[in-house]
Amino acid sequence: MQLASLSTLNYRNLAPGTLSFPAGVTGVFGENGAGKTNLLEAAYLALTGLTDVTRLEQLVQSGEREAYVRADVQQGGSLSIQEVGLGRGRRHLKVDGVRVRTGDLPRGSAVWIRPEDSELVFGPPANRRAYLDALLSRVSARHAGHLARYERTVTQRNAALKAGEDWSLHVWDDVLVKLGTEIMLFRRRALTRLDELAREANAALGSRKTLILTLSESTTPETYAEDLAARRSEEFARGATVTGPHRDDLTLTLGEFPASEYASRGEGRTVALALRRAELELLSERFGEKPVLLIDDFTAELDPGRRAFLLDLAASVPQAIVTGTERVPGTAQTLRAHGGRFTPEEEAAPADPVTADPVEAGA
Ligand SMILES: Nc1ncnc2c1ncn2[C@@H]1O[C@H](COP(=O)(O)OP(=O)(O)OP(=O)(O)O)[C@@H](O)[C@H]1O
Repeated sequence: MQLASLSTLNYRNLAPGTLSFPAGVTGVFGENGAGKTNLLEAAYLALTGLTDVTRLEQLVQSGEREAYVRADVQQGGSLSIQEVGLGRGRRHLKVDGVRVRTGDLPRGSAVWIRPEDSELVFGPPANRRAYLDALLSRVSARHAGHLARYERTVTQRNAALKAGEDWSLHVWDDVLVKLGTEIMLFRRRALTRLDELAREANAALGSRKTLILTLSESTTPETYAEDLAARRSEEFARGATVTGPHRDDLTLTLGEFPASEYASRGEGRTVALALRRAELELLSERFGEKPVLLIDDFTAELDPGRRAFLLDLAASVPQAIVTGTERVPGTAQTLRAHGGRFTPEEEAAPADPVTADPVEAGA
């Protein structure tokens, strides 16, 4: 999978235009607010159709009504064109001119590593559940379908609970148990591999503590129907479905303790990076090729070991785009970001061994 070029129009602060990306690492450096994150966000959206922004109009340049991003994607010798049009609350996707849904874009096409990934570790359980759901939805379209239907069912069932509609609950319960059971079983199967990959990555990052990923389930596939029935009066009182996979947590145990409560900031950052490398590996295994790797602000990573890990990871995949406030070492292409524009730069010339050191040069 390779992003041959990215075009944007009216996307956040990015100047309209097209950027080409070679194989290898593209380094993008520039001052704060130059548009580096926006570039990666646009690339991720065009490659995957995904964005974590709930209000799509935030992505549209202020003063404009619509935005557009396009990725020319090279995959196994053929080129395809992926387009995303954005308007007020709307997102239109096309592949080679044909309208598609998000799940129809190549699901293993990109992984995005960001400084705010620490929130996967220290944020609320919903963050870890969202990481797991998003990743597993990319691994399996069937699972994505089950999740979407399950969430709709929870919403409808909650409305019935709030309205005190005792008579309609058995209909929702049947659907909930069927979908919830599928979701729990798939999560359990996928987690076996994800746990191994995250553990390996955490060790590769130099952590001396073992990382273990487990599901903290509010119910089980075997007992879901009974557990629902047992909590019926509580559910009516709260007007909400209180048990099921929408309440489960992905627990990250580092050494002996839950990372979310006990890990140091640095340990948490290492765990977050391990989760992202595990995501990269799981998608590579599933789709038989490495995703495009997008690393936002490697300069925010102050620890030399983790910074080297990020740069090594970028060098290990066929294509990566790495941003920072300093030049990225070892790149195939360097772009300087300024005011939403990206200008190709010559690689910094290697220092002249004779004149580089003024003491030596003057001697
Ligand atoms: N919808 C929008 N319309 C216009 N400008 C926007 C929009 N959304 C964000 N911006 C601007 O984009 C700029 C931020 O760009 P971005 O986050 O990509 O910077 P950056 O180069 O990654 O900076 P840093 O190094 O601080 O992370 C901000 O100045 C912000 O005001």
